[in-house]
Order: sequence, then C-alpha cells, then structure tokens
Amino acid sequence: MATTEAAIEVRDLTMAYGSRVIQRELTFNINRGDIFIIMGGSGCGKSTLLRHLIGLQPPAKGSIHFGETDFWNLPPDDRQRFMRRFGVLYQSGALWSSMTLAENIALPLEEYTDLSKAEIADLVDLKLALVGLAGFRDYYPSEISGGMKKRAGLARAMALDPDILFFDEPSAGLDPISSQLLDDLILELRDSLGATVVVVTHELASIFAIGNNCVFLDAGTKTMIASGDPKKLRDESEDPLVRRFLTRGKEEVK
Ligand SMILES: Nc1ncnc2c1ncn2[C@@H]1O[C@H](COP(=O)(O)OP(=O)(O)OP(=O)(O)O)[C@@H](O)[C@H]1O
Repeated sequence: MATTEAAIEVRDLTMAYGSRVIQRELTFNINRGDIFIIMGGSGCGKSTLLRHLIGLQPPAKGSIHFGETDFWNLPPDDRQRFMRRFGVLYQSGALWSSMTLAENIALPLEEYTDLSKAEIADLVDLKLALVGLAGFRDYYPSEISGGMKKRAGLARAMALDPDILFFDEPSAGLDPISSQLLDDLILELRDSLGATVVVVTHELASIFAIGNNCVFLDAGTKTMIASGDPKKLRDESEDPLVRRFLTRGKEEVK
C-alpha cells in the first residue's frame, strides 16, 4: 500500500509529439510489487506513456525516476544499459517467426551475457517452464496458439531477469480463457519473482483481477483524472468518467 517504497516516480510529466501535447503534468508513483494499470479511453496516450517509461520516447517536460535514478537525465549509453532491467511484452508477442521458441528466448541472453551455450540452454528451459511451455522449445511461433505465443513472448521478456515487466495490451486478440490464464501467470510471476508489473489494458476483467494500482488518463482534459486501486475507484470515484469506464456504462452517470 502507500507505505511501500516507490519503484517508479513520475513527476510533472508532459508528453508531446512535436508541438502536439498528448498529456500534461502526470504525477504518480508505481510501488515495488505493484501490478500497475495504465488505463483510459482510446487515444488518450496509454501507449505513449509506456514508451516514456521504457526509454523509447523522452518527456517534453518532467521526470521519471527509477529508485534514485533520474532515467531521462542519464547519458544515452547508461540509459541503454539501465533498460536491460526492463522486460517488455509487446501486443503481438513480437517473436521472430523464423526462429524456434528456444532460439527466440536465447537471443537476449546471447546478446547481453557471457553465458555458455549450455548455460543459455538451461536458462531457456527454465523460462519456458516458468510460463508453462516446457516441452515446446523446438516449436516455431506459427505452430502454437495465440495465448502460447504471448507466454513465449513473456518468457523472452524475462530472459534477463528484469526488475520491472511492462505489458502492452497483453490480452489483445486472446479469447477470455487464454486471457485469464495470462492474468493468472502475471500474478504468479509477480508473487514468485517479486517483480513490479506495469500493464496497458482496457480489459475490465484483467484490470480487476490483477491490478492493485493505476493511473487513469483522460483525452479530453489531456491529463490524469484518477489514480489508485481500480476497485476503489470503481466503487468510490467522484468522477463520472472514471466510474463509467470502470463499470462499462452499467452505472448511470449522475
Ligand atoms: N508517432 C506518433 N506521432 C504523432 N502522433 C502520435 C504518434 N503516436 C501516437 N500519436 C497520437 O498520440 C495520441 C495518443 O496515442 P496512444 O497510442 O498513446 O494512445 P492510446 O491511449 O494507447 O490509444 P489506444 O487505446 O487506441 O491504443 C493519439 O492521438 C495518437 O494519434
């Protein structure tokens, strides 16, 4: 809860493409061990915020701290190195189709570590087992289901033992059962690895199943209009937009 140490501190963040401001003055904390949801309507800037957090787009104004580190003030090389602590799962899973699952997961280990081939093979098997894909090391992405692809992407995102896992719309394109399995896996990994998890999603079932903290971005006002525990916001938020989003219009807006 509020007493936990912040893993990420976002302060006065303004995000823009050229002169076009997308969101301004975002200020919130993501605590260690949170499953933190970035939510809001279409086009409000969720993916843009994620890009700022993972080092792909610099702030127009404001700062992002990871612990004591002022991320966007690091020299570019240091920032690149710092980014190895992040595991990112993109919407598509982003696996190389010409490589087996094992080869996909080995890739970051070959690039960023000095481990031997045998050590890498062991780690790959461990990561595949963690996501419930033991025995699938020699399969190609085209030979497995959408849910399995996401899990393989997750195994790859975890290859370098990240402190923070980022997910962009993890349930996109999944049926409800696969989506729920992925949610269960995210919870399990957070608990067993003690990772901090940041998720862009508008799947209500996921938001309530896994999220304990969130920020709600509004495209109209171009700023955050709520933050905190999504269940609490659903039940107690004074803001009709937030309540309507979190009840999917089932509740009348007063
Ligand atoms: N590379 C870009 N250049 C200029 N404008 C962009 C760029 N990427 C996104 N935008 C604009 O920024 C705004 C926010 O986009 P973003 O993709 O972050 O929203 P989102 O909340 O993730 O949307 P969705 O839920 O529809 O995926 C949109 O108006 C979009 O058109």
